[in-house]
Amino acid sequence: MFWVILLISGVLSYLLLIQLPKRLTLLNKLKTVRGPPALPLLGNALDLSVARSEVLQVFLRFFKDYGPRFKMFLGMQPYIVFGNASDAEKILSSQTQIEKSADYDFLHEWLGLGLLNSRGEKWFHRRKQLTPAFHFKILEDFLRVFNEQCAVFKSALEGKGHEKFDIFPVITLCTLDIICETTMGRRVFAQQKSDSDYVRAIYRISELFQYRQMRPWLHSDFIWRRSQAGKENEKCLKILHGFTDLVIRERKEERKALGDKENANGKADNDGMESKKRLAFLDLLLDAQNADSLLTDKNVREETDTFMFEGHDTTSAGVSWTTFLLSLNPECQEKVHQELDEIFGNDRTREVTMADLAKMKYLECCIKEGLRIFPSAPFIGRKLTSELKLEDGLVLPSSITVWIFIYYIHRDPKIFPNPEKFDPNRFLLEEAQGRHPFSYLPFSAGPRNCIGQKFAMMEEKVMLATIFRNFNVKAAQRMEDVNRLCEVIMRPEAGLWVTMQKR
Ligand code: HEM
Repeated sequence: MFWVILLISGVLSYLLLIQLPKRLTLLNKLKTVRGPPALPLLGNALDLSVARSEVLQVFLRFFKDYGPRFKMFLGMQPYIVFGNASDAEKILSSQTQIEKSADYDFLHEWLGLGLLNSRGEKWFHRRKQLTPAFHFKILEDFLRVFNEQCAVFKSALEGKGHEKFDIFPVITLCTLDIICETTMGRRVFAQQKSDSDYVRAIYRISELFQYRQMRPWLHSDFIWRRSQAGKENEKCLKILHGFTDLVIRERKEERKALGDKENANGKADNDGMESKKRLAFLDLLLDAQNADSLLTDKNVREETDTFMFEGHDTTSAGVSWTTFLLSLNPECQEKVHQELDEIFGNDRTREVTMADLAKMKYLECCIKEGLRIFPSAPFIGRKLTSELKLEDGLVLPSSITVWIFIYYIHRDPKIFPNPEKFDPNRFLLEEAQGRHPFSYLPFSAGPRNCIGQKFAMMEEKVMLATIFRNFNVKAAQRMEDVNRLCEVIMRPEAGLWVTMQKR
C-alpha cells in the first residue's frame, strides 16, 4: 500500500510541478492566437468527431470564424493551422524546420523512415542520394511505361461503353501499375487483376491509416495493435513488406546473374537483351547501395515503399479530379481536344513523346488548376524544432505542431478570384506572374518539396492525353453533389461519375 501511495504521489507531483507549469507557459505563448473553444483533455476532438465528409466543413468554419491562422487542440496537443501564403512561406522556406509532425508516425510501420518521414542528417543524405533518380534522362525512359500502361487504360475505358461509371478506381489502378513498374521494375497487372492480394493491401492500408488518424483513442500503439483495424493493418503490412522484400531479393539476384554474365562475356555483350533491361527506381537504390555500405536492405525497402505510397494515390487523385473538372467545363475540354488534335492529328494510337509533352501547354494549365482546386495532399504537418517568428511578429514556441492547410491557401480570393471556378487560364504565364510564390503549393515548397513532381506532371499529361484524345467526357453528377474528403489524399466520398463517348 505504501508503495502505491508513493507512486501516485510521485506521478501527481510530476504532473503538478513539472508538466503543469510547462503547459501553462506554452499556452501563454499561444494566447494571442485565436481558435475554437477547447474542452479539457479532449480539446476540439468532439468538433471533429463528425462524418468524414463533414470534417472539411469544420475546418472551413474555423477559418471563417478565426481567420487564416488559428489554434486548436486534439486531446491536449495544441495545433496551429496556417491558411495563408505568408505563414506557409515562413515555415516551408526554412532550411531547419523540416521535421514532420507526429501525424506521420502512423506511416512508420509501413514506410519506416523513408524520405517522406525521415529527419535531420538521414533525410538530407537520402534526398541527395535519390535526387538523381528524377533526372530528365531517367524520366524519359519511364515514358515507355506510361505509354504501355495507358494502352491498357484506354482499353479499360473503352470497355465502359456508354454507361456512367466512377472514374476514380479505373484511374487508380493505372497509376498503381505505373508506380509498380517504375519503382520496382515489376508488373502487378493491377488493371487486369484488381483483386490481387498486393493491390488490395495497398488500397486497404491507406484507408486504415486514415481511420486511425481520425480516432485519437487508436493513436496508442498498444490499443491499435489489439483493435480489429490494427490487426487488419498488420496483415496488410505482411503482404506489402513480403512483396517488396521478394522483389528486392529477386532483383538483386537478377543483377548479380547479369553482372556475372557480363564479366564472363566481357563488355562486348553490352548490346544484349539483358543489359537493355529497363531500369527502375529500385535499380538506382541498389546502385547507391553498392557505393554506400550504410544503405541496408531495410533502407532500400523503406524508400521503395515510400515511392509506392507517395507516387500513386497522389497522381490518381490529380488525374481523376482534373478529368471530372473538364467533364463539367465543356469549353475547357474543347480547348484540350483542339490542343491534342494539333499534336496528334487523327492518330489515336501513336505513343506520346517528350516533345509532345512539351507542347501540351493548355493541358498543363488544366492540371495545375485541378491541383489548385483539389490539391492531392490537402494539408501537411510540421513539428517546430525551434521557435518560429512569423511576419507579424508572433513567435511560435519550439515543439509545437503546425498544419499547412494547402486546400484553404489555394482559395484565397485575393489571389484566385472566384476560387471555386475552374479556370485554367489562371496558370497562363502572364496571369501567374507576380503571384505570391507560396500561394500555390500542390507539391509543397522549399527543401522538403515533392521530389516526384516532374514524374507526376508527365504521368498526368500522358493519362489525360489518353482520355481526351479518345473520348468526350460528360459529368454524370453535379459538383455540388460530390462530398469532399479532406484526408491524407483529397478524395470524393462516393466517386466521380462520368460517361464517355468515343471521339
Ligand atoms: C500529383 C502528384 C503529387 C502530388 C500532388 C504530390 C505532393 C507532395 C507533397 C505536398 C509533398 C510534401 C509532403 C509533406 O511535406 O509532408 C510531397 C512529398 C514527397 N513526394 Fe510527392 N506528390 C505527387 C507525386 C509524387 C510522385 C509521383 C512521387 C514519386 C514517384 C512522389 C514522391 C514524394 C516523396 C518521396 C516525398 C517526400 C520528399 C521529402 O520529404 O524529401 N510524389 N509530395
